[in-house]
Amino acid sequence: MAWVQIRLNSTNEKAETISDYLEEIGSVSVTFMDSQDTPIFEPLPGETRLWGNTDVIALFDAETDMQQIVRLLRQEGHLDENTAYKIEQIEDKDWEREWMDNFHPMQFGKRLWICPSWREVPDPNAVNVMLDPGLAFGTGTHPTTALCLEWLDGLDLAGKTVIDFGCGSGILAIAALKLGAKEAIGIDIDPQAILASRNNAEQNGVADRLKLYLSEDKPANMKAEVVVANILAGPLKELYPVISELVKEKGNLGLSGILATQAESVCEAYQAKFDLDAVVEREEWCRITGKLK
Ligand SMILES: C[S@@+](CC[C@H](N)C(=O)[O-])C[C@H]1O[C@@H](n2cnc3c(N)ncnc32)[C@H](O)[C@@H]1O
Repeated sequence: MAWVQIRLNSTNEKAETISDYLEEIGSVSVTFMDSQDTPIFEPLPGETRLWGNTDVIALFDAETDMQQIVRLLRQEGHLDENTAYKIEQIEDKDWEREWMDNFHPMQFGKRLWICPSWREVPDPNAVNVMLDPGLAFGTGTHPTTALCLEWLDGLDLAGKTVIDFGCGSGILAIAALKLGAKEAIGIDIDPQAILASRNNAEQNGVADRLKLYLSEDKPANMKAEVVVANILAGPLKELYPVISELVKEKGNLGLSGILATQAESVCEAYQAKFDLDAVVEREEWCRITGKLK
């Protein structure tokens, strides 16, 4: 079967609404790509998106009158004269394969690789985390996840407990376990994240060393030598009393999900209790790390 595709440039705030509307008017599949043409796998219901510009790509049956689709998008205010869009005829393809072809093994730091489960690992002697992008955030394609993975790779985790606050797919907790941590604890507000983390941990053979909690069920007085939290700057500041209490004496803290422009305000919130390292930036994002004083 042949298809026709419309690709339009949008913003993180509008992408979801446009996607809903495209499905309403007959699109059989809507996907998002970021500015690097990397598929965005991680949307969570109601979550603020962490990326900047988003391209919305909608697939329609080849018989669809695409000029009518453009008219409807304009009528609804989803397309104006400043919005770039492109319509393309697409030959029959294995869509799933095409999507899978876009997700490649990625290296973080010296030892760590994140590999889609359907690909061969590039280095069997490396620390390989096998991951299938699911509904929960965290494949390593986002700069904030990458910054946290690189930080974990650089730590000596042997025998340590690691808390992954806002675990999403569980990628950071699982990477920590594979990098030598004794145990990891994943916490998230989203039940989907708990499920995804459990599945991914099982796939990586570390489920017996990963405890998972919904935020509301998190035990009191939990502490770890290493705490990593890749959520947004706002919640990181609000959660300062909670997150800082999770870190054991002289323990390490890694924070991301922070725009570079927000680094100063997050540092201000944490510097009373932590000796902070230099902020590391990647694209418009950054990572803040430090040690409990
Ligand atoms: C940006 S994702 C990070 C996922 C993964 N740790 C990574 O680095 O790719 C943020 C995650 O934090 C969770 N989250 C957001 N606010 C939270 C909160 N207040 N408490 C716990 N989890 C939260 C979201 O549900 C989401 O799964």
